Order: sequence, then C-alpha cells, then structure tokens
Amino acid sequence: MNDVIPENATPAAVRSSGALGPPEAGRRPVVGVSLKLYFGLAATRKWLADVAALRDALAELPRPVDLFVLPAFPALADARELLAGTGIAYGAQDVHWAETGAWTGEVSAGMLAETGARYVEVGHAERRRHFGETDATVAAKAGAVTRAGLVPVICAGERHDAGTERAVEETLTQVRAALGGTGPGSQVIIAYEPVWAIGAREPAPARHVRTVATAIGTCLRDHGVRGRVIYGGTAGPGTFGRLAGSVDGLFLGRLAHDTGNLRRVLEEVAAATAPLPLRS
Ligand SMILES: O=C[C@H](O)COP(=O)(O)O
Repeated sequence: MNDVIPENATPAAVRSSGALGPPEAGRRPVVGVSLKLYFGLAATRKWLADVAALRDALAELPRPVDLFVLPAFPALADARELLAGTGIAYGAQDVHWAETGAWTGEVSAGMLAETGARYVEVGHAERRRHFGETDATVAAKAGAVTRAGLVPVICAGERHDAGTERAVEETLTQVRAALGGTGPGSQVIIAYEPVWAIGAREPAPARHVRTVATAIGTCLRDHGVRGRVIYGGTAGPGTFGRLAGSVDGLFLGRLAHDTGNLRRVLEEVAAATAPLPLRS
C-alpha cells in the first residue's frame, strides 16, 4: 500500500515517491473524450467538426498531447471523415472479445481497426453496472483489442466513496484482472474513474486520485506493459493542475461537450506536465 500523497504535493514530489520514476522522457500526455449516448448522429457530426477545428490549437501547444474521442459506433465513419489529417485519434466505447462468429449485435476489434479506430474503451462502470460486464469479460475484451493492434482504454475504479485504501484495493483488483488479458509490452491506457465521481458535481479529491493513480502506475510497471494512467469523473478545466505528476492526462465526459472546455484542458495538460518516463 502506498502512503497517501499530500494534497499540495508538487509533481516533482509525486515522482520522487518512486511510483512514476525519474522524469527522463517518453510518455506523452493524453486526453480522451467519450460521448457515451449523449448525442444523436447530427449533433455528433457537429461536435466532431468543432473538435477538428482544435487542430491548430493542438499543434501550437508547448508540448504534444495525444487527443482521442470515442463517439457511438454509427459515428465512427464520421470521425474518420471529419478528423482526417488533424492528428486527432478516435475509437469506440466498447467491443466484443470474439474475432468473428455468431454474436448478433456485436462488433469485433478487427472491424474497429478497419474503420481507422486507434483506441477502444473497455470495462466502463456503466457497462459493468447495466450490462453485467465482469473482470473476466473486460480482460477478454482488452486482449482482443491489443491483438488487433489497438490501444485499450481500460476503465477501473471503486464503486463507493469508502476511503482511499479501499479504493486502491478495489481498483487494482480490476486493473490486474484486465491486464491479465493483455500480453507483455502491450500499450494500454488505464482510465481511473471512481464510480461515485462519474456524472457528479465535482471530481474526486485530488489527494485521493493521486494515491490511487500512483498505485496503478506501479501496477502497470510490475506487469511490464506500456501504460498511461488518466483520470475520469467530472473532469474538466482546473482538474489536471491538481493531479499533474500522478496521472498522464484526463478522460472527459460531459464537460467536453463544450469544445472550449476541451481546449482549456488540452492547454492545462500541456502546460502542467514535464516529460514522463516510459514504464517498460
Ligand atoms: O467516460 C467518461 C466518464 O465516465 C466521466 O464522465 P463525466 O465526466 O460526465 O462524469
């Protein structure tokens, strides 16, 4: 168990805790957005066009930041069209673990790769809660995604606000299970999302997030995967500055519907992060 990291710890102090290692170079900060089922197709197209217009702002950031967006399946073709040439990646909010077969209604990682998708979210709390996803199915999906050459965005987080120690335990159980489906050296993103902070009024307290995210970082290193950790749960402008040094970026939901917010988040992430080391 890691000690709780102080609320006012500087990024350098967090790194010197040993969880992230020395700040040589390597991991690029990353910001992701899931649209969930908030928009219809026309609204998604409008939003994607607004995101594509961030292209110049993205290119002018003082430090490169990866940006990916996850619209609903029917909008993947729109993402391909509207984000072409912008350097902004896109992907899906779910996937099936099988490559092919009698799986009515499902979509394989291979098909997603054919659409040009780069990232695939697996194990979001809403899928665990409403669709019965388990650590085993999340692991199978994460494995399918990496085998297809895509990057799984593995969501993990405790269900209830019952203290940081309990959160580390519950979250690492999910992360370890999911990583069991991926091979050594796989590239993954872990989206740490305390379930009680999703769709809430404010993000989880920074001290709590720093401690859990740092424990996830150590877990990634132990598993020998190339991992980045991002925080999600009512994240928006002002969130990253309090977490810098313990996470590689943010995973946004509602607050990115306004692409002005998304632009501010990208600027904050670029400004607040120093180069971070590769984890393997
Ligand atoms: O996928 C995104 C997360 O669940 C966070 O959503 P939220 O920012 O709307 O709370």
